[in-house]
Amino acid sequence: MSDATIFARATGAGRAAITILRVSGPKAGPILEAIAGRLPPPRLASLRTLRHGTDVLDHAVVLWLPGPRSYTGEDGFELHLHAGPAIEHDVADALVTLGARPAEPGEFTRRAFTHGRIDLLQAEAIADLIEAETSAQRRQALTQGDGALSRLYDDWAQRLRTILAHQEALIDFPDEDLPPEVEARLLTGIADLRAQMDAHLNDGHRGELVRRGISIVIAGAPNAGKSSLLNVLAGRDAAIVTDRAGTTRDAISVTLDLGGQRAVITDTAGLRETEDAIEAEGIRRAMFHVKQADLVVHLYTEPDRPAPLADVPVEDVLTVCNKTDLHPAPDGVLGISATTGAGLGALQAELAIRVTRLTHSAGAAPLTRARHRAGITEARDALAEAERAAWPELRGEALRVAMRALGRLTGAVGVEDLLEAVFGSFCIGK
Ligand SMILES: Nc1nc2c(ncn2[C@@H]2O[C@H](COP(=O)(O)OP(=O)(O)OP(=O)(O)O)[C@@H](O)[C@H]2O)c(=O)[nH]1
Ligand SMILES: [K+]
Ligand SMILES: [Mg+2]
Repeated sequence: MSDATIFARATGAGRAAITILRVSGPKAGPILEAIAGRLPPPRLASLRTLRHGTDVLDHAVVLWLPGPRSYTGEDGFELHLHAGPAIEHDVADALVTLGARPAEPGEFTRRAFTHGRIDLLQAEAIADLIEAETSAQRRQALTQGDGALSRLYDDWAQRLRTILAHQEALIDFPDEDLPPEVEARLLTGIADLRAQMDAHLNDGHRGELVRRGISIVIAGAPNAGKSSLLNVLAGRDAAIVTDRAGTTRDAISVTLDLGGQRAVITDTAGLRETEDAIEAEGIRRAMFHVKQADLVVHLYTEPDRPAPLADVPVEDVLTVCNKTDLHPAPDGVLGISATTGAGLGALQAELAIRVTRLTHSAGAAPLTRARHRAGITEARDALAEAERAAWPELRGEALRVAMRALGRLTGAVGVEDLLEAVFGSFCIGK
């Protein structure tokens, strides 16, 4: 399978000036010679006439990218073709005739991982970078792609290896006069490492929040203007607005860029006692979203008093008074009018501040996926186990469990079963 030479379009579909085809694998050199005449100098753009037999396919810029200093680590090349369906399929036909096959989704990056060009955390970062919609997501993906998280986990793995070596020495030479500090130092080392993992896990899910977006839910009494607020924030008529209380039933979400952060804002059914079964279901869903939210905008109108939201910590709630064109907001409450737009700038600024507070990173690289959280949790639990272990052999075994959990995070050990999940989410051509 990895002997195959693969190709895919690296640029998007649709009308464009050029289409880039990427080729990678052992036959890349011979194939490029066959269609471009001879190999251009490595990594320099060269203009060539591409031929399939006597048929002229295109005049194109060609890049010869010999391994191992290529993206995949294999020999490869790029063809910068004039964009056009006929050119693309005739060039693809030529590549197939010469022994290449179309790539599977994520196959280029998977090869980069297999050839040791990147680890699993960096592969995930490449997927995140392509998906990034906001500046914060882009920055986070670039940091992880540069290996910030890999270095942290590799450093921990290195320290664990030293601890394990000392532990083996204690097991192998129980009767020798090893200085008593050896065991004491070993236990301190384990405790330190566990504390660092705890701090890393206990980060308020910053990295995961940046990656998936902050969830902001608009909740409140019927007719407070929740759907109107969603629409002005989104800049379009996403939700139905009428003067009838109980208009919204299904939760409606839109994605926003709030000061460079991705936020998903959800409008919900107005909260009240009701006999209507459909409205009651809408309210049940509203409460579900409110409980899951990272931040709740509790909207109300004067002179009604906002009833406190059950099950939501106050620090996660921003109370906002709407319809200030009719009744002014009381002192100390953020007032807006979804109709006139008054106060909306201040609301957006406040939301951006809250979102930044939720995602603020104190410098260290944050974990960004549930996979990372599960792996570090496993390693941390194993270290706690090692601290409690009554026998040196049990302690050694727990330390090895922690090592394996860290190794699986970077892909250094036993990850065959994980690769489909990681690379299956890529697009073709990456
Ligand atoms: N004067 C004034 N009217 C507003 C304002 N915001 C919303 N409205 C009106 O208030 C009514 C209810 O607005 P909606 O956005 O449907 O309120 P809602 O909270 O989504 O209501 P439900 O979905 O029924 O819970 C509509 O007639 C809106 O036009 C405002 O700032 N000022
Ligand atoms: K309404
Ligand atoms: Mg509504």
